[in-house]
Amino acid sequence: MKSPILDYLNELLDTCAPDASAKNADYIPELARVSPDTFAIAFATIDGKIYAAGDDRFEFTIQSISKPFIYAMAIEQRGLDEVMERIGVEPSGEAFNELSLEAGSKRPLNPMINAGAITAHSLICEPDDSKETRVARVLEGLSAFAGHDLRIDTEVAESEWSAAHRNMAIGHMLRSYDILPEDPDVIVRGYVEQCAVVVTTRDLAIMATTLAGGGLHPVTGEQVVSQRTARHVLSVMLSCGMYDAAGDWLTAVGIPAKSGVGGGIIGALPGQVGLATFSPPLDPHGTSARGVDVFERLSEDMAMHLMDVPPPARSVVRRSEVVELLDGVEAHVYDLQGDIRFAGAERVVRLVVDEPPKPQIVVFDLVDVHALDEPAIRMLWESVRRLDSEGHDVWFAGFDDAELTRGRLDTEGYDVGRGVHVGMAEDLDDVAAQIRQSTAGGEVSRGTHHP
Ligand SMILES: NC(=O)CC[C@H](N)C(=O)O
Repeated sequence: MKSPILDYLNELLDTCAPDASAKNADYIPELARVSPDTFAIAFATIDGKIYAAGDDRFEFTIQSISKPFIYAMAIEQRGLDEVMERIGVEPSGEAFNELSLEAGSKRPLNPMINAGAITAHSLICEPDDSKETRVARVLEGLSAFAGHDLRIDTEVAESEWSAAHRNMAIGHMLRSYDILPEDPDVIVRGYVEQCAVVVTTRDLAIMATTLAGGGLHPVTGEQVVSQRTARHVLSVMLSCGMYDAAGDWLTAVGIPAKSGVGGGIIGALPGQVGLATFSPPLDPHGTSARGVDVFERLSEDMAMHLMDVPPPARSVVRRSEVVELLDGVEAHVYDLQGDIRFAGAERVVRLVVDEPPKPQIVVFDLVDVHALDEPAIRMLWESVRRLDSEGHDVWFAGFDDAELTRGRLDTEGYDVGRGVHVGMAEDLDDVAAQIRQSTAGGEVSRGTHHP
């Protein structure tokens, strides 16, 4: 059966018409030669499924879409503090190739404009590394995001280099303020090669998904950059990725994104999907005109705008009541459900505080909880600690089944609970069975788990 999602993508290709006023970039002569009718859409889910339509295997140069990835590499290598000394995170409201620096600090305003991107490029290698070493490093890094070996289109690189006056001016400006300690010619040359890395729309979708998934590659399973780094990069893409159209993009589309003058655009929706489009004719901001159209429609049709308020979820607390676990043995059961984050955990904490349980035994039934993030676990443990100190016997039913903070935290690794006795059971029946057994064996009915 053909997926309805593919039909939808094909429909987008049909309905997003070319914009007659948009033209291929021509300041890099080779880019003017790419067929303006080439058009593709692709997206990949964080579990690695790719949907693509149109010319999705057509190869083109990545251009500025390389910037967030190289910036991520710089942060991983140097640490955020060192990178922040050289590159700011403020939207510039200016064109991508503006010769500008932040007043006072004299840093480039952000890593998405050329001044910041050239600086980020310098940070992924040592100051005296050769151009060859830099290019190898760029290819290694971008290939890890793509999940296979990428290459450089040397004709496009030569073509840009032959007319790279503006970027050279930016390089020398950076050198004069010691933002670049290196020879600016070598750095700008390396940056030009970085922009000429060849990708397809499918590659870009996968690369975007790696950022959307917190740095975890959806296909290779490699943690390419840390979750923290991915979050930082996505934030900068959201505020600065679209240069002087960042505000329009943020309000109309609301997806962290980056465009390139080759005609590509990526969007990364945290925790959901990575998206990519390709169509070479550009709008006045240097962004693919048809690509913007596609993203606006996608965001609207699929409610992908980050500021869309999700529909109200069912209450986290399914029931809170006293049940008879065994003959004559009562327990207060908090039956919880769904994905619990801060606001959901607050409901649980509030309930425990406002209506303190009366029976000695208290059970948090987590069988229907799919995920608890770290703050939610911390808040839950804190309630448990207080109940414990007030003399309650606290049990967790189904704790191990809940996918804790997306599987990255386990009870053993969690130390807020240390010193607190919590009974661990599979479900409510198991709590009852364990209590029956320990009473029969003459032991205390108190839980035995000691995290
Ligand atoms: N916005 C872009 O894609 C610009 C990249 C291009 N290589 C340049 O530096 O001019």
